[in-house]
Amino acid sequence: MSSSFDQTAPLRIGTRGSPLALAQAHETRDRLMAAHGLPAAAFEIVVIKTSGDRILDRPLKEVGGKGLFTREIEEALLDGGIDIAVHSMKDMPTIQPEGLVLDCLLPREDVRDAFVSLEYGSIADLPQGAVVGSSSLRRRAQLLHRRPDLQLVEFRGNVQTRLKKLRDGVAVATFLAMAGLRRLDMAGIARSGISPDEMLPAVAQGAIGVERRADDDAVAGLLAAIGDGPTALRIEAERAFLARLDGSCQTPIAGLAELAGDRLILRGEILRPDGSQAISGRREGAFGDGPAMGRDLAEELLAKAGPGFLAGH
Ligand SMILES: NCc1[nH]cc(CCC(=O)O)c1CC(=O)O
Repeated sequence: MSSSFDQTAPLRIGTRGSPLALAQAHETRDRLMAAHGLPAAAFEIVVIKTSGDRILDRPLKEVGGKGLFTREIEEALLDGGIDIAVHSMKDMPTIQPEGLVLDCLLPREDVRDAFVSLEYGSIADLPQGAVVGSSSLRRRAQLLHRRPDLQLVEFRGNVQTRLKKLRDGVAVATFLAMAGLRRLDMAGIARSGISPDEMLPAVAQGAIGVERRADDDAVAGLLAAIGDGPTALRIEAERAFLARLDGSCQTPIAGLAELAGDRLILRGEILRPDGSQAISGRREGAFGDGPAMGRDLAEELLAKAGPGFLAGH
């Protein structure tokens, strides 16, 4: 057994410093405290600035891949500067660096996207040609697929910044993950939750993952008590789907796995960024079939799409 956690020093929880990241780190700490009867003093929350946090002026898709928000945190984990790292699974690459494991999933929050607007109640209420703010390739493509008349503008920043942009009239509506709003105790700003039938969420939306060193058996034992089995099955299927699509920031991809009785149901969708085409599919299987279902569904969509679709040609 190899561990830097010896129960005499606090367990160091690495996280980004955004309000949502901090809420997720606190949720992880609270669950560990409850599961093991530990006091808050047994934990230390260590805020780590990532390259993604430094880049605020450009759309993320111009800057580069998903690792932007995780690289520095994973380096700290490998270096032993922290003992666990808490992440939004939606932002995580499908492959972890050698020596790290990301298999502890907390019980999933609401998976839906939230429709946020000061004037309108839902997408259907938006007038012809309305301006909507979103920097998410997936949300932009899904919206344009359904409503080609709408205009999209880039929208980044935290919830307060986005609300100010709505008040300033930069756009009349925007989208946020319902999970993030709930974790920030701000679900009240959502005018409606958008059904996954209408807007299939991002792979792993609403899921928090806790990463650790592969050889840290003491930490693995601690985390085993807070991992949620059903969430892990769902995320495994969704991320297998994403991995097979080689999901890059350039490709709008949506995927959602749900459990119904003893069945695992996976839905997936890929779109052209301008919304001119959407290809979707569904797989159903036993709980253990998630990874195979994810790969199969991705292959089906790729075959339907034909060469060039994912490259945007
Ligand atoms: N890409 C940013 C990001 N990563 C995770 C969340 C929200 C929480 C979640 O989806 O789990 C968000 C913001 C958003 O999409 O509104």
